Amino acid sequence: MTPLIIVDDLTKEFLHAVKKPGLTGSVRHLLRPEYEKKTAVDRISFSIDPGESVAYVGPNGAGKSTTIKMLTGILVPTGGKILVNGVIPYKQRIENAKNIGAVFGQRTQLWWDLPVRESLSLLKAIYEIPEREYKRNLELFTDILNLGEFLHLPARKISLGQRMRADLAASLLHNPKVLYLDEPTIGLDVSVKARIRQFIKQVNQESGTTILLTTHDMEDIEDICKRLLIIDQGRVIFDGELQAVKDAFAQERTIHFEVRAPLHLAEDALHNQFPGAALHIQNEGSHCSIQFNRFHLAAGEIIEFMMKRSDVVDIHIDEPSIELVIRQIYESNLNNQRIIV
Ligand SMILES: Nc1ncnc2c1ncn2[C@@H]1O[C@H](COP(=O)(O)OP(=O)(O)OP(=O)(O)O)[C@@H](O)[C@H]1O
Repeated sequence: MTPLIIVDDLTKEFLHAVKKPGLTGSVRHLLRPEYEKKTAVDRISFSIDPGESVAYVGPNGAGKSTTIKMLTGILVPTGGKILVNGVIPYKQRIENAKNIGAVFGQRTQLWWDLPVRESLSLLKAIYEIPEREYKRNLELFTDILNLGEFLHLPARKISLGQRMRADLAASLLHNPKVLYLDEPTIGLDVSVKARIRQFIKQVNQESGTTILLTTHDMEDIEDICKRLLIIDQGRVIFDGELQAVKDAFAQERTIHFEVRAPLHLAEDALHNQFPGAALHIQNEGSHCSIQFNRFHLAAGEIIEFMMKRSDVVDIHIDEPSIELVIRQIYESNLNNQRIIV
């Protein structure tokens, strides 16, 4: 399969003015300005196939937004290559715009004083969307995203959650191949977040739209993405499938049992049953938690062991959170090496 997005040795440097404090500093800067170079994106390479859903994450200032801006054609790279659907974004901006949709949580592409419906119809004209396609998409998005209640209102009068839903519709009206999302659920309440995530997943699965998502919200990643790309200090430090990442970095699982009568399960009995497996037991009244390494032992074996010894009322298995996984990856990146799983 030919990748839809190819990023090769991509670099972006910014020049920062360096000015000493006070009036003397200002005058000196006027006469002989000095600049310092800041490498925001540092020779990163990755490729994304059509239909993938990729989380692009990293700590504040890692270079995520700068990358997205280069992919959308807003910024010109200092070095390296980008191809999106065979187009160089910053050189062929109009061609690129036809292939992509973008939603920035902090900004809107809607016209502030126009009713949302008018903004959408302006986008129809800009993207030259055929009438039938426009009508079909508008009806579909109105239905799924519940736009009907505010289509007649100007963008400045709608809530943040309504604005995000309208922005999502606006970014997808022309059926782009790629959707870039930069913090699409920032500041939204739980129910709007859920609706937006569900919609993005649907767009990815049913229309095959490729998703590149930047977020600090771990639930966005868990819900929407299958692949994780982590950058730190402008460099890709991790690239892998979400499940493979969890397997590599979070091998511990915990099973919680609720039993009818208080249980005093001796750690020794478990260790004898499963010699060599790293196990940790915590007993508290009628609750018992057993932590184990899923590569040493299957959850079923522990459950069977417990069922034979006690009257189990309820069982719950803790999955490792993606937040924990990402924290571990940041911590293991001490030498700024790319981690491959
Ligand atoms: N226009 C600019 N001029 C100068 N420096 C910039 C500019 N834009 C970004 N930077 C710098 O580049 C680095 C990367 O910034 P970027 O916004 O890409 O990070 P980010 O990963 O998106 O961070 P966040 O999660 O906080 O949004 C930062 O050190 C930032 O200060």
